[in-house]
Amino acid sequence: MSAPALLVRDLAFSWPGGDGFCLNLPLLEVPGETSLFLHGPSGSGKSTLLNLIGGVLAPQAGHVELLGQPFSRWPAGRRDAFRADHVGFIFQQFNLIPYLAVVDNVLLPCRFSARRAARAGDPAAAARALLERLDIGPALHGRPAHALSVGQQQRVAAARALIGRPEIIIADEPTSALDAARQAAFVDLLLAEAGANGSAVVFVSHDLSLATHFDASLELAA
Ligand SMILES: Nc1ncnc2c1ncn2[C@@H]1O[C@H](COP(=O)(O)OP(=O)(O)OP(=O)(O)O)[C@@H](O)[C@H]1O
Repeated sequence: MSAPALLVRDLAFSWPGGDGFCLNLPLLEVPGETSLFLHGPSGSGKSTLLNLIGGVLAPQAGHVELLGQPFSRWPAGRRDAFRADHVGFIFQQFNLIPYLAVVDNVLLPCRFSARRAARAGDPAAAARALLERLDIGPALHGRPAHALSVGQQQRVAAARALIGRPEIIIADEPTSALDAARQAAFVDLLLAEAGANGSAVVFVSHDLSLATHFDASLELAA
């Protein structure tokens, strides 16, 4: 059996000089090609956990394995390289480069990772095909990202996370600016594309109505 996409064991993290908050997670396993919905009240540690999973933060105890690798035990530079190759991020504010064309925003991960570029085949063609499947037509591909609507920018951010078929997609509340019908439609599109790529998905949202779209869910307590 192949290693899970994500395995968290006996994790403990508190912010240095923080307000006493401590995140404790004895076990979390996300098998490859499955989706996890992560929710919990404001301040329960969702963003902190995503930063630990993505290797932006390192735990004080326990560990995070990605694809069977002892990711959280590696030095930051090695984590950065592994993340670029194997993890696609969708941020809450999307973090698109505003004056860069839509298609060039989608291509960014292929510039930071030779593996992602190789897996994309012809990266420019892959970016355009992905955008079209996410309902961003060719007329928008050359526009600067800032000239798109919030919903369109969100789908561009999803295309950027998906290009080069990373094994893990991490999404931090990317739907909060949308109405309920659009949120659900976005989640379905994202999960369909991730499923076709064989990617696991970890998705954070306050909106519990989205939980039914995912294979499993986890609530972080306040
Ligand atoms: N950079 C930081 N420095 C110190 N403490 C922090 C930092 N970021 C978050 N915290 C603290 O960690 C705890 C968890 O915050 P976190 O942002 O992970 O929660 P969250 O569940 O994502 O919240 P929200 O739903 O409001 O985004 C809070 O008590 C917060 O004050």
